[in-house]
Amino acid sequence: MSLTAPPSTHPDFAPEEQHLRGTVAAMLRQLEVWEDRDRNVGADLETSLTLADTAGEHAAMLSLHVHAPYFGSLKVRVAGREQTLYVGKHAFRDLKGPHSVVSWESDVGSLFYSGALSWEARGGLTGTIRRRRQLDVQGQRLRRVTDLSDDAAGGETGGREEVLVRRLSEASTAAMRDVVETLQPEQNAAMRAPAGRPVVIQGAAGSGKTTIGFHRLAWLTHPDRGAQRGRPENMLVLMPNQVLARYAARVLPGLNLGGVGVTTPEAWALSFLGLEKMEVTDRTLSLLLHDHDNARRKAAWRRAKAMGDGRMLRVVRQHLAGRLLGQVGRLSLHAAAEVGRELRPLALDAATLGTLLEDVLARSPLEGYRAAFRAALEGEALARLRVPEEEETRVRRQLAPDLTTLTAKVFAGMLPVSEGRRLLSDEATLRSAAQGVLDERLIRVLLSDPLTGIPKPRRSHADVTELPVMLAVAALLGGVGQRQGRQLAPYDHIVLDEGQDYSPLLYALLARAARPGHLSVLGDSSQGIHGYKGPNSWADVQEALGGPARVDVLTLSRTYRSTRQITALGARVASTYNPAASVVGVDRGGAEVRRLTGGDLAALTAQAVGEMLQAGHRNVALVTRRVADAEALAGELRHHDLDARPITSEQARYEGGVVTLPVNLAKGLEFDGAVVVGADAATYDPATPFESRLLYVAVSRGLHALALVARGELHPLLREAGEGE
Ligand SMILES: Nc1ncnc2c1ncn2[C@@H]1O[C@H](COP(=O)(O)OP(=O)(O)OP(=O)(O)O)[C@@H](O)[C@H]1O
Repeated sequence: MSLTAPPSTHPDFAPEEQHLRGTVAAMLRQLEVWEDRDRNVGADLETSLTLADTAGEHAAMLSLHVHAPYFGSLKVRVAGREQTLYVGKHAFRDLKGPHSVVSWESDVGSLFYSGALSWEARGGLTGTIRRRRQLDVQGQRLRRVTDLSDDAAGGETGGREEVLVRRLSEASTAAMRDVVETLQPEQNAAMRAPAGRPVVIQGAAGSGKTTIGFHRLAWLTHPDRGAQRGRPENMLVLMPNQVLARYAARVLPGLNLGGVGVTTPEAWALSFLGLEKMEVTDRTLSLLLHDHDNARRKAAWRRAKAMGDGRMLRVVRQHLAGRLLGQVGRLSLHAAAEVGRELRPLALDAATLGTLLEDVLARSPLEGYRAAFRAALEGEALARLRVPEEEETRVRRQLAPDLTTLTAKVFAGMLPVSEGRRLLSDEATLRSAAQGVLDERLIRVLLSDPLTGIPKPRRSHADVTELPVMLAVAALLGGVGQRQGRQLAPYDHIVLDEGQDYSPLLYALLARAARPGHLSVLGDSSQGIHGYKGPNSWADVQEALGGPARVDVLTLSRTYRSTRQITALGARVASTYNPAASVVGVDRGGAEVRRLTGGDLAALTAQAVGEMLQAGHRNVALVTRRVADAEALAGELRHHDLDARPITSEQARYEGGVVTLPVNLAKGLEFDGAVVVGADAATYDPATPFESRLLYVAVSRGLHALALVARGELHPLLREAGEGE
């Protein structure tokens, strides 16, 4: 079928319509049964209520999907029998007829997206896939039938691309969308990378990384995942800023992921440390954005990198060991307990306590030194008192106050913020902790202070670069994970978006915060605008997560967001600092990139926006280099009869429409049209790769339209091909 063919010309349109009607009717019948309270009668009142509750939940879930029970089908053949499976967002079992639906996250659902011709069906049989078919269903009506592959027609039909392009040509929304219906084969494979094994999914801007991260969580909640299955309320997604986190979190309900925590690593770290009131600064970024002295920029970059170096975990470990062994050397325990009616004395001297502590430090237990030391102490006490098993509980209770007091003394004054800062600022402390781990050059970098010129806030604050070290102190002392009341449990899964911006030290800590292997990383090294916090390469991340043999790095090779014209320009910018960056976009035509130069910036910008609105675009971003520019621009545009909302802090919400925002907050967001305001060499210094990365982020935000606006000449990378290059 071609794009222009009327939707209902497919020869199977009528039978498919009939099948759809049958499915809707079967679902409605099932809903009626569930909603009929009288039928949910158990042996007693409590059972009846539970049954009614469960039925209510099932009904609520199914009712969300009656308007579009499925979006595709698979014709399969197993053991000589042909069968058509319908694939939807929610599984439905038709007990009395042929209208069942399999869910997209199930193992068999995967066959809809892959290019596989056969699979291993139950009972060791081989199944073959005869046909894949997309069924566009909206409001319980069949709109279109498109065959994606069909044995009878010689295999692939090109239909998958056709459906995709149609979807990509739609207007943007002010929320991230799910792509369950048009997931592409390589995305499907990445999303289903083995559960319980860390994975890095990398790809250019618009390749669907963030989208795939959320779909992977949905996939992980499916019963087919067995022991690796996770619950949404025990999953965590970390994103680079709150604007993006709120934008992306809107995809959760559609994927049945209500309850997943979506936040930034800083907010998460502060909340974990119980320091929600603290202000977070990123003084390195302030310097990089505002200071033109390249030597200072380099020094700041290096120091930030050193603070997040993977080896810092060992440094923190050695530091804590030194402090704790020092404290325990001054302590001893004198207690007594009644064992078998006899009061037995217990004395543990400093040397014994030291040995117990050393053993704990050497094990580096996940629950943290404090809990492990307390347990070791108790074990030693029970052994020395020769407590018979049946008396253990009672004796434990008797000893508890003394053991708890002693443990508190060993760990007295060990707070994440003060210990982290002491380590990073006191030369003698750092040198002793870094022995055998860091070389002299790195120690000097850590002791330098290139940020003296950047002001600190008056109120209590922590910088993003010191948070990982503070978190390391907390994790080693008390464990790390999800707080559940007073308990700490590993997250079922953690997704790290924009993983190129998180330090190897943070990676090592997050790996401890989740079930083994339950970390998915999404990232694009071309967009590393926070490279001072990030790894040098994915190899660093693999190292931090247990070595290259244990962590897969998968690549998404296609991009989906933008038109051919926008994608090509982005690729040109990225290739200047990342020669390996090759971007293949879905070939979707659009308007030529608009270039407006020579005149008042606000006037040119207003003109660009006017043209975009005229063309029917609704969500338009005016991307500036700095926060102050975004603020000022919004004001100036009012004089041009244009109402643009400024998004200038993380607290702002993106609700759609025309907005001005600085490039660092635009990251990850997308709009129908983007206008790069100040698209010149004075704003984005071509000699600094960091600036080119920012420029790349700015030009890659638009789905359908892009305009470049500059007072004078355009940036050399943005001129028309052949012009001034
Ligand atoms: N298979 C697909 N079908 C339809 N749309 C898709 C598909 N994959 C990605 N998209 C769309 O492409 C756009 C980019 O996706 P997403 O934001 O997840 O990419 P990204 O790689 O995280 O981008 P960035 O690096 O810029 O944050 C979104 O509009 C998304 O809906």
